[in-house]
Amino acid sequence: MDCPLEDIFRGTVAVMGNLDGVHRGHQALIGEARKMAEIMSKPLAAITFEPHPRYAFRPETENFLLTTLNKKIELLGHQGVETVFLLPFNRRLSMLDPAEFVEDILGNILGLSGIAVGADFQFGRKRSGTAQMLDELARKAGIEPMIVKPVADKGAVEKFSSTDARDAIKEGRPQDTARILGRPWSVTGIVEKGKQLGRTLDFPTANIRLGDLIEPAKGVYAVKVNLNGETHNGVANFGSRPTVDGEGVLLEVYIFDFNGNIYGETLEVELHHFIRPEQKFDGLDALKAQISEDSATARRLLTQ
Ligand SMILES: Cc1cc2nc3c(=O)[nH]c(=O)nc-3n(C[C@H](O)[C@H](O)[C@H](O)COP(=O)(O)O)c2cc1C
Ligand SMILES: Nc1ncnc2c1ncn2[C@@H]1O[C@H](COP(=O)(O)OP(=O)(O)O)[C@@H](O)[C@H]1O
Repeated sequence: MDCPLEDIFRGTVAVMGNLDGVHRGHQALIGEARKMAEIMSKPLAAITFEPHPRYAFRPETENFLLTTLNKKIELLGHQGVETVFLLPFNRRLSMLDPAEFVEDILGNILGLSGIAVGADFQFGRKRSGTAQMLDELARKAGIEPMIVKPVADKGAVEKFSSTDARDAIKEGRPQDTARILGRPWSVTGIVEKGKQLGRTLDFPTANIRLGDLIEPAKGVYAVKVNLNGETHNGVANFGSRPTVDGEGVLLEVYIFDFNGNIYGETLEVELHHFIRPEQKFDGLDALKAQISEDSATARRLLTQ
């Protein structure tokens, strides 16, 4: 579509929220916004906040993010979002009152044509702005509002929620997380060098760090690995490797039927099934025997 540069940024229909995880509830919301954008013949945008407001208010809080910013932007792109407006969530933004936020930011600066939010969206100083207020304020500012009710799984009462997806990750229930997200939860990272012990166990493991992401339950998972556009099956341990006195926590992946030097490469690891909790073994032989068994279990689970 050929249009003046300004029109790419002004006049969009935007979905607004933290959108962490871009889960099935968010996807439904974006779907509604997409329909509105189509009807109005406007580009679809997303407005999100960085850092996540929860980090801004309580910087000491433990990591809880389901998606990094990069992953969120990639997933929004898959949903048809053409432009992402990233609002710096700083003191100034958090102190705006709801009317200022809608008039100045959504109206004057972004020049939105439409705005879609979930019914539980709160905004502005002390979260005093509700979806209902947004509806009224947006109309006044000449922006078409849409408040979308939360959606639930077929037959379920509970709506899709980031909190439930996080609890499932922390408790080692990756399939429950995947049901909420509509895809397996994954971690993307650059392969780092470790103690180079893995190869001596005959199980070389590519190591990646979680960064700001939420920590899954410590233990062993059947995983799928995306590397340079190819998908491989594998088995991974997330934890502190007590058997070898590991330092800090790492996600370590043994990729099946693969041999290659991938230090420095980007790896995406999808958690599919939880196999067992991490343990401290009496020596490397016992650990090696267990990894061998874990690999067989993972192969079976991934080909079912
Ligand atoms: C499938 C799998 C399961 C593992 N389970 C455990 C475990 O239960 N306890 C543990 O201390 N380390 C476990 N490890 C981690 C190993 O200790 C680690 O891969 C090995 O020390 C190699 O470390 P390196 O990558 O620093 O060379 C596991 C690794 C894999 C691949
Ligand atoms: N099948 C495989 N799965 C994972 N990594 C592999 C595999 N084959 C070779 N490698 C390479 O071996 C490295 C891991 O070997 P390892 O001895 O565990 O060393 P490190 O402690 O540095 O992770 C990986 O980063 C990768 O470059």
